[in-house]
Amino acid sequence: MSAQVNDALLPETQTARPTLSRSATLLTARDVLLQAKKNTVLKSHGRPPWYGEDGARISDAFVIGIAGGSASGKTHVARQIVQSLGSIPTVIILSQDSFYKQHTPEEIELAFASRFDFDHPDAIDMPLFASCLADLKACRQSNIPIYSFTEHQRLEETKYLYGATIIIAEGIMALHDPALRALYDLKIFVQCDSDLMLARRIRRDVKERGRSVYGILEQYLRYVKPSYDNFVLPTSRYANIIVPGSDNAVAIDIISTHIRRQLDERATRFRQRMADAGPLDLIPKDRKPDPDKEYLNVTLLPQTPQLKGIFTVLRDLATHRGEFVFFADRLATMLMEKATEFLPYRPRAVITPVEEEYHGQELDAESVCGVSILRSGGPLERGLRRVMNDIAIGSMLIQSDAATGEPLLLHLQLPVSIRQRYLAENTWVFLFDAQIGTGAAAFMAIRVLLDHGVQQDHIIFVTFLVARAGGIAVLQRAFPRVRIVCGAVDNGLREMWLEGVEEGEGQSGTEGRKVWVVEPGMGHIGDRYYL
Ligand SMILES: Nc1ncnc2c1ncn2[C@@H]1O[C@H](COP(=O)(O)OP(=O)(O)O)[C@@H](O)[C@H]1O
Ligand SMILES: O=c1ccn([C@@H]2O[C@H](COP(=O)(O)O)[C@@H](O)[C@H]2O)c(=O)[nH]1
Repeated sequence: MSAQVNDALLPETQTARPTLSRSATLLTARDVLLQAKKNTVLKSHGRPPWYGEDGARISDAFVIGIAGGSASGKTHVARQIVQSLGSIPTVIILSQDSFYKQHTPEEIELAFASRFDFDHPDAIDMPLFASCLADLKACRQSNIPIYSFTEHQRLEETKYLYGATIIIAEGIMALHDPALRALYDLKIFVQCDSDLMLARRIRRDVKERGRSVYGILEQYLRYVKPSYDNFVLPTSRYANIIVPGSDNAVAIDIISTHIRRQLDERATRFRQRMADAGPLDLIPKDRKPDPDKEYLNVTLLPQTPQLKGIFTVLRDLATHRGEFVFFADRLATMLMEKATEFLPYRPRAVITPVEEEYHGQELDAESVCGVSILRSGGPLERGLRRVMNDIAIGSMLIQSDAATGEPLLLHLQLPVSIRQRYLAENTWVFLFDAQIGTGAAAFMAIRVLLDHGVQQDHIIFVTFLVARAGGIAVLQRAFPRVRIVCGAVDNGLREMWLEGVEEGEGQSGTEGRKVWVVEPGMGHIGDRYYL
């Protein structure tokens, strides 16, 4: 069987190959600042839950609008805020530059002769800017345009953005449009002397945008200065805070304190509440799901002696790695065979080699892909590859915060058929994790897919093991149409403290952390499979 859309994983801008990082990149605030390019999701310690136990979003991203004249220091202020936030959650600095309209060859010719007005509000595609910002604020993905200052043109590629807790939208007209202003939680205007702005612009545009001093002055006198006086400066009246264009450390400090306070108010204790949810009669003790119960959307593999034999090997502490991998792969294939039964099929007639008509079935899905929750979801990928060839598989790195045990989204690498909303709406996704304990990672992964527009009943969660006592009940209540296919249901879930490992020769240390283990369970499946 093969997926109907041969859908490759593409990178953030959809032209070059991605590198699939399997480990979290933990950045310091200084690294983040150095990498604080515009239109990139800047991560440090990851994104905590942005939803409640009912699965609904509890908070939008916090959006800041920064306006000011060209070269007043808007980008600089945005980067200083990012740095000042310290151990920041995920941030995007979204630049209005990306939303310059598509230009005709005649307009580009005028632009090269410094005779095109880029400083009029009409030069910017405000509705597109507002709709991309609204998507990001509402925790949905956005594929924003890419603009080339050297070519004065919007490029063919788009840039995929998703998952920021803070969005900083900056641009000369960032406070001009009422639809944009309505999206901001905080409005900033950077006020700077015109002579300083002109000096900075000459220095920057010669160095970074390939311009001549003569051309810069022509454009400045004809368009930039009049537009500043007529359109940009008047928008300062909408600002909550006016920040000076130089020597602005105190203002930045006040702004970041305000943002930090806003984010603290939104903090949750999500995983603990999932762990404490207690068992629900979701899967009856005799492990025979009652088909009459509407909330029950868990499919358990038939508990045959053969399956129990596989689980006995996998649960056995004495099983060595080679054997563990062999049986985990076998179980993954069995689970995937079961999971593919939930895809839609339609009738298909074929002619057999003896020239008889055979009325069979074929897959009736526009697109199918897999997504693993790293690292433990990895072993299930092999099962998927065995039953569907040529299928795109993405990944999500979700790890718990060492101190709080909260799930944190650290990295995303999704197939194209999910990155684009219009495709995601018709895509079926197999989501993989080795086990569902507290259910917090599964919850976050499902929320990410729903944010992208994947339909709940197009998500099939495949897992070796589910803990009856964990968050499965909360998960099913929040997302009743997500199907869960599993090999076994264990009764216990125990909270424990995992001691850290001290740094040794040639080996980096790890911090101690709070974890929840499924009992009797199979141990840490990712470690047993990969180490
Ligand atoms: N507070 C500041 N102190 C010193 N240099 C600054 C400051 N703000 C901006 N600059 C410099 O001015 C130039 C333009 O700043 P930038 O932030 O790119 O402006 P904008 O985004 O408003 O066009 C850059 O070279 C930047 O380094
Ligand atoms: O193709 C283009 C597009 C824009 N400009 C000038 O850029 C500034 C806005 O960018 P800042 O980073 O805020 O300075 C605007 O004043 C336009 O004149 C351009 O020269 N060419």
